[in-house]
Amino acid sequence: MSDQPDAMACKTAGVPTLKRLPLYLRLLRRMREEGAEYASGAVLARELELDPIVVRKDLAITGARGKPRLGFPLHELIESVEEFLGWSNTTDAFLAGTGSLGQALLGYRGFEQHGLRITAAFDVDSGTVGRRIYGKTVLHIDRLADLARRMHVRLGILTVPAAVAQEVADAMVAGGIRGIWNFTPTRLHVPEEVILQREDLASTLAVLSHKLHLQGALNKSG
Ligand SMILES: NC(=O)c1ccc[n+]([C@@H]2O[C@H](COP(=O)([O-])OP(=O)(O)OC[C@H]3O[C@@H](n4cnc5c(N)ncnc54)[C@H](O)[C@@H]3O)[C@@H](O)[C@H]2O)c1
Repeated sequence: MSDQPDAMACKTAGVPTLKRLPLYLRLLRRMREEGAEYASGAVLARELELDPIVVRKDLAITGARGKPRLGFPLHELIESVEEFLGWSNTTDAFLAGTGSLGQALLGYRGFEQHGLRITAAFDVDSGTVGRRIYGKTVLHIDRLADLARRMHVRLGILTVPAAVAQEVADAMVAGGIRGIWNFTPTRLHVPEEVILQREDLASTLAVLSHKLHLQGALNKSG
């Protein structure tokens, strides 16, 4: 399987829809906290500056059913989106590589709200193995495959140096991990059934830089 960003296209929803669903969820949860009981597609579209038709199609994919004139019962809509994204059951994950990025991810509490719990972290560095980071004792990478198999962990987070990314991914696969969130720049080779998702801040930064550059050029010419 190739490791292109967004290569993992879902069978029932396109990647753009999947990327928008967490935005709806964040807004819907906020509305629930503020005491709202219903949410209309029009309100979601306005708040998120999206086309109402896009919102309607996105929500239809989750199976949510609206009520005429009232909109979607908020509770049901949140459940539908969470269930669709697989966030209604928390997924346990192992993280390999507890350097700058790995530690930042370990310390981020928000993942649990998105159905992800990092249950163990691994490294090779003798100064790091055995240390506690955000409440988790760092284990030696040699233990990852065996522990993943015993604990039925299905998701791996890869934050190791690029040069060792493939061998660590191999250990994850050997341990039965079926989804790898790959933060390294390495193009991984894994069996067909393993889902890869690459994360690359440089790509998003490129979009921002390009827009900034265009804006500068327009201002100069205008
Ligand atoms: N996706 C992004 O936008 C993004 C942003 C920053 C960094 N990165 C990438 O993330 C990775 C980590 O970056 P960082 O800045 O945290 O690096 P880092 O050097 O701070 O951390 C890497 C950690 O991996 C450990 N390690 C080395 N070999 C290992 C092995 N075989 N098994 C387990 N652990 C091992 C090291 O001991 C270290 O703790 C790099 O590949 C980097 O290119 C990606």
